[in-house]
Amino acid sequence: MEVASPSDRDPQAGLHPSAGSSSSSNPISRDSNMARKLQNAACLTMRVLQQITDNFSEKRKIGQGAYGTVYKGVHASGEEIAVKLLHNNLQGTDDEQFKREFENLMRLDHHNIVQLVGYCYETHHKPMLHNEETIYAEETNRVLCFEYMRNGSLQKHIFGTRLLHFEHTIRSI
Ligand SMILES: Nc1ncnc2c1ncn2[C@@H]1O[C@H](COP(=O)(O)OP(=O)(O)OP(=O)(O)O)[C@@H](O)[C@H]1O
Repeated sequence: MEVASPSDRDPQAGLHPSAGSSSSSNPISRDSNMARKLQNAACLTMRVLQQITDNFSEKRKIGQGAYGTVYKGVHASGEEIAVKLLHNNLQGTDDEQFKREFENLMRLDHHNIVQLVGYCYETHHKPMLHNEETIYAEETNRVLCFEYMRNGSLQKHIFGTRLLHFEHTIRSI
């Protein structure tokens, strides 16, 4: 599967979402906007993601979605990001899901929509015994990294402890 080429930025130094620019209805400028965002999205290694999430520890877990588990990552610089580790189910389906979510996030450009700041797509081969022979099982890690939202999800505010009036909810969106 092809994803963005790695940025040569030092991932340890932290991430910054690309400067906001409004989407245009012009398909050429939309394409160049997406190309710029693809270049700005940092390619992070699993090693770095493990370091900044305390090895995806339970205490860093901030949420659970249909496609993955979200952890709080803290860079050496103190910058915080949300790290969504996608579930591993079926190779083809997982790749499709990753690609669709990645591309949709790259296309979206709105101040109320959380920005994708980085990603990881890494495949390893793990040696294991099968019928007394060593085989190398393939394991792929797919991760999407977002700006960290300190106040949690909108869902939490709507259905959580605070019950908002309908009008207020619509205004929040
Ligand atoms: N950028 C973020 N900053 C802070 N918390 C987040 C962030 N993204 C997700 N979370 C937390 O993780 C939870 C799960 O998010 P996730 O995106 O995986 O699931 P979802 O919103 O249910 O969408 P889906 O499962 O359809 O992808 C959210 O409800 C929220 O509490």
